[in-house]
Amino acid sequence: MLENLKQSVLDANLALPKHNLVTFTWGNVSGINRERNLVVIKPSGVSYEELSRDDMAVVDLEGDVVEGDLNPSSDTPTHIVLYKNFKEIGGVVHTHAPWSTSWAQAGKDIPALGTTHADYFYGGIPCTRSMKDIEINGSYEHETGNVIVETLQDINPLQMPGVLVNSHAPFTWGKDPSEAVHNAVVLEEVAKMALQTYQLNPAISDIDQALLDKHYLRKHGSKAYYGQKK
Ligand SMILES: O=C(CO)[C@@H](O)[C@H](O)COP(=O)(O)O
Repeated sequence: MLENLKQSVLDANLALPKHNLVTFTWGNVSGINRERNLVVIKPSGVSYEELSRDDMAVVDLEGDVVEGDLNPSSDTPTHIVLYKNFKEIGGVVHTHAPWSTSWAQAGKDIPALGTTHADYFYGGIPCTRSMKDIEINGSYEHETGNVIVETLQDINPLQMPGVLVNSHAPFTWGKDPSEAVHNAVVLEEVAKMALQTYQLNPAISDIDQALLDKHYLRKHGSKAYYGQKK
């Protein structure tokens, strides 16, 4: 069942270590079949070197396993909340990539300081509010997705395909697992560039809105896939 989606989710997961976005078993990638409302996701705690297509877990939108012998990722509830709320996405990535995770741990948005950022993210990449008021028992995983959705309540998720979870790490998404990984790589790069830019010039301002518009809309404005800003 869902062999093609399992293959694309496996390929996307294997791209994470290739791009130095994960260490050990950190992170995970999922994809969704919208016709069947089924999510294919990396199994929990399995090293990327050992991962195979048949290891993939298949869950429904309630999080119940419908296929696979291994437990789904511990972040599955977060992935599901994003699929339920961001109807046009087809892939979700979670990493602990060091530069973007540093901004998440600092509780700071990644500012749009240049055109590299502007080509992919239509503004500063938001960090969620602190999660400390959320009980740290089983509901934490379920609440993470809700806090992400709350953070993007006035932002089009197709124009902001990523977020920093406060004290935790980034999540990104896209039309499919491969694009979600692409956005995770870009997020990590612009996180690194932003911190280094501030080290070189602490007084630097965010990119002008006109330049942000030009670069973002030039790459995305013509695509039917990218909706209008809310
Ligand atoms: O964010 C976390 C842990 O803080 C997770 O992303 C782990 O890093 C990977 O968990 P599994 O997907 O293996 O359950």
